[in-house]
Amino acid sequence: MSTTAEQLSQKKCAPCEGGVPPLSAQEARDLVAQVEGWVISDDGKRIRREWTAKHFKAAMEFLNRVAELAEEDGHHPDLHLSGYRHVTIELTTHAIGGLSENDFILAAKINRLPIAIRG
Ligand SMILES: C[C@H](O)[C@H](O)[C@H]1CNC2=NC(N)=NC(=O)C2=N1
Repeated sequence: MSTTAEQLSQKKCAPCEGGVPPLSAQEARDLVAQVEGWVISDDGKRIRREWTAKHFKAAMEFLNRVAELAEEDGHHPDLHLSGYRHVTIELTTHAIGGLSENDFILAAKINRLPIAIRG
């Protein structure tokens, strides 16, 4: 049985400096099903989720919380803010050029953060 979002969010990202293969497409599909709102990119190398925050400050507060999480876990997302309150987060494991469990661990933790969404 696949790791649940709850289990993912309890894990800590393992240091990754390469030398291991990315997850298979099937493994990635099983894990993405556990992290609500995230989708796998067409090339299968990253996952992405988008939010529209209530306003700029809410978007920035959310991004800062994500940055803290990333530093705590030593795994770093690509963060995008456009249209002043539209947040897109992409996760990939740069060291292996594809997805690792770290990406799903961080996605599960990001999903637990509060964000004031457009009402
Ligand atoms: C040792 C440490 O885990 C690595 O340098 C980390 C840092 N943060 C990282 N973040 C991401 N997204 N991919 C990486 O390969 C990566 N490598």
